[in-house]
Amino acid sequence: FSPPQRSAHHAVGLHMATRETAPPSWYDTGSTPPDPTPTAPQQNQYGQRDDPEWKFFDTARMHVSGGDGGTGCVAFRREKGEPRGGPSGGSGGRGGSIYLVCDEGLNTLAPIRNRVHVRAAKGKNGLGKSKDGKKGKHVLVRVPPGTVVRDLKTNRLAGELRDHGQKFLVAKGGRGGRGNQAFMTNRMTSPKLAERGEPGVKRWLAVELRLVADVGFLGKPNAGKSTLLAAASAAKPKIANYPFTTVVPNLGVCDLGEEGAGLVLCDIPGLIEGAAGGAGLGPAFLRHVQRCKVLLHVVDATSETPIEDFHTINKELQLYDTFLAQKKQVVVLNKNDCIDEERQEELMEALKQAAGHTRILSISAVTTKGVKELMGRLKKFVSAQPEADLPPPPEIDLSKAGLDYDCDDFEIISDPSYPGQWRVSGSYIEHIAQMTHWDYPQAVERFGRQLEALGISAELQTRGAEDGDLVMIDKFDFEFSPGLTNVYLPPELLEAEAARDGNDKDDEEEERPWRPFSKGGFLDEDVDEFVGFGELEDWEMLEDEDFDEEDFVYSDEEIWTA
Ligand SMILES: Nc1nc2c(ncn2[C@@H]2O[C@H](COP(=O)(O)OP(=O)(O)OP(=O)(O)O)[C@@H](O)[C@H]2O)c(=O)[nH]1
Ligand SMILES: [Mg+2]
Repeated sequence: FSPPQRSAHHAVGLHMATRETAPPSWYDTGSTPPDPTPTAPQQNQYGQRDDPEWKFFDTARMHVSGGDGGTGCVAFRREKGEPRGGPSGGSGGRGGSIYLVCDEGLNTLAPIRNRVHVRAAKGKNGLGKSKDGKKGKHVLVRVPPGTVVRDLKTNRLAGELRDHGQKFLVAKGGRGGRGNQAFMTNRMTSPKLAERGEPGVKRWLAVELRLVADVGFLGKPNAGKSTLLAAASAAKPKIANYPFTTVVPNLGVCDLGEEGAGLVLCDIPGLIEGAAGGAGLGPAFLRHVQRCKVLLHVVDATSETPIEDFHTINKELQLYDTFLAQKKQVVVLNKNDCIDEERQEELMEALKQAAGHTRILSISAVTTKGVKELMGRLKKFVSAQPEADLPPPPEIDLSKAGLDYDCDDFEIISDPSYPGQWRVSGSYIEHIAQMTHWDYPQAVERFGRQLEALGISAELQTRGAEDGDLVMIDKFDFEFSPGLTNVYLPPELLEAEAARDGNDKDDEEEERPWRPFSKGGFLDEDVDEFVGFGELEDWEMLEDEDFDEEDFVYSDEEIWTA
């Protein structure tokens, strides 16, 4: 894990997530659990030296849907004297997948927050003459280094993107359904079935960016820390004229011009005398500034005793944690709009004496006077600091992580008040049902065999299901036919099939009349049947070559001419 790069200039308010409970289970899934503190850091008396679970996160939610696969085609070669030659239905193209790609030019998740839904294109349907459908294009979503991805529903860790260019599959496109050509065997020489395309994976993702603040704010309550954060970034912390306004740390990314841009600022509750002993709100939050390279000490110029305040805070810091006390400080005299020149000069001089260095600026957070200059100088100062000597955060064991929890488990539910009705659920069997092309009797039979092979038929029988019971899988309903002795096929299907077969006998040489696919027609390139079927599917981009001005009217024109 390395801190995010600072080259993009996004203004963004961030919020913080804390984990106070035990580490998530993925930490202990490895055979050798990663040691969170490999360099055995010294701890202060509160054991708060560095708690890797207390971190700042920029978070976003995102819905990704991989493209569905195209549907396979049922077609037969037609040559002179051979009305129904071998099967020639091509397979559907696979749907496009969605990948996150690590881009070191980014440092926030703001672009994702602005675009919640990401969808990849479907694969096109297979065509006659053994033509496979076109594949859907993959979609890349850029995220900054340090981005951690979880499945929102299960909160399961999926992965982390660290290095520029890394690509991580988050929603796989569905595979294309096979055309009837693929079902040809020695025994079944003219298969009349095809598969529907596999649905693309659709899921909500929780995306987190682990942020390390560069600059931590310190100061007495009411000194104007939150006001300063608001002045320098797009964060909107609560600001009020009373102490302890801030009760949780606020994080912001500086968005002031070129100089300070990208600087990550952390505003914590104010400290008071006795803080190291637990007084006030501040001490619990001091750990949040552990990883900051620089502390910004905000002194309230309107206080009766500004210099004493300054000493008090530093004393508490020393008592709380010497490590924090050693951190480089920059001091600002805030609220200079409320004091006269003379007092300002006097205080600045006194602060220089007290601090023993000259990194002191006089500003007004309310009028933003001096804020831009402060941020510019802070950024230079921060980049001149060495990397903080802190234990690295725990490694995430990615070998145990994954978004896919494929298994062929199923569950059978029945309600005694509805005898003879069974619901079978399970991702795999639902998947199979979605890919079954119910228009074809042979496909229905195949589904029956799959139920058998998965042990679902047997289980239903054990549970007392009888011939003719209603079985529901996903959105599909069937009659139960145990042992496949009596596969239930709806009469309409058989009729349609018979009609197709009957037709074939008559139309030897002449053109078969066009029948839409849904009415039992076959896709056949010769008679342009695929037009309106395989082309211009929903969500497809319209390609230039498909654009014929004659066929289109602009919606705004229509309004005026109608
Ligand atoms: N006149 C003047 N008022 C300021 C300035 N900066 C902050 N204030 C006021 O001081 C009060 C406290 O500001 P906050 O930003 O909430 O102070 P804080 O340090 O975050 O306080 P806690 O969260 O309680 O620790 C508010 O009423 C601000 O409007 C300034 O530069 N000039
Ligand atoms: Mg505050």
